[in-house]
Amino acid sequence: MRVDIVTIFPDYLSPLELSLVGRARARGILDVHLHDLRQWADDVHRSVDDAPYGGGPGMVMRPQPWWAALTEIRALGAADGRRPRIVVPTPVGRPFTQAYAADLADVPWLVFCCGRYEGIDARVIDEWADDEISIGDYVLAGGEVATLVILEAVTRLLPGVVGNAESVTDDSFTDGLLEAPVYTRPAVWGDREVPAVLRSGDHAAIGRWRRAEALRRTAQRRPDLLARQDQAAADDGSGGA
Ligand SMILES: Nc1cc(-c2ccc3ccn(Cc4ccc(CN5CCCCC5)cc4)c3c2)n[nH]1
Repeated sequence: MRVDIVTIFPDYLSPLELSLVGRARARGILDVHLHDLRQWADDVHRSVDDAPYGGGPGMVMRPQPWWAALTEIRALGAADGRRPRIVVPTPVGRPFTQAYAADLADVPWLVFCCGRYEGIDARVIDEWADDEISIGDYVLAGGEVATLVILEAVTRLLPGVVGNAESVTDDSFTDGLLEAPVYTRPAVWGDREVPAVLRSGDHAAIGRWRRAEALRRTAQRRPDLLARQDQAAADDGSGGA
């Protein structure tokens, strides 16, 4: 997978050299290219923002640098007929979910546009954005952190990135429920003991316990996910969750 990221703060993306994404890059699974938007700004001051039409707080990112940047980046794939899927993180986007991550993990070339200020001129979004994605109902200061979040969730789904493939298939949210609690040694820590069933070796009982815990936890913390489960079950005629 090739990933291009356009930002006025390239250093904000340095975590992509570390850990899971860093290893995926070192192994050639991911090919990441950072671009400083300012290199495309057409004025001597390299300005990327201007006052919003209609008034309002803050500044808006000008269309010219984005248009030039995206035109040049898109042209990189023209020779072999490849077109990038252009992703714009934004508070007003579609919610990012595990299913969305799985969808993006199948895309060979992603381009992330990291906005700042109060956002990017709408004409750029209208013309270029294939996906406008929100990572949650809160307002960040720009798109860089959202890009890191999206890229981490997508990268861990790429074949060969996570050692134990099973740990990404039975993720939370993959079966629609939150995961059961996890434990490791020692069996007793202070006055807390690992649930005996997990040390019983009875895999059927362990499976039942984990399912029960996942249902209990989901009902407690995310009843909305249960409602979705029940609706899905109703739709395909099987019993409830
Ligand atoms: N999930 C999520 C993604 C982001 C995100 C992503 C990208 C950018 C680019 C800039 N910001 C900061 C920002 C954006 C919007 C406003 C609202 N403002 C109100 C008045 C009229 C104009 C718009 C305020 C500040 C970003 C924020 N935050 N949260």
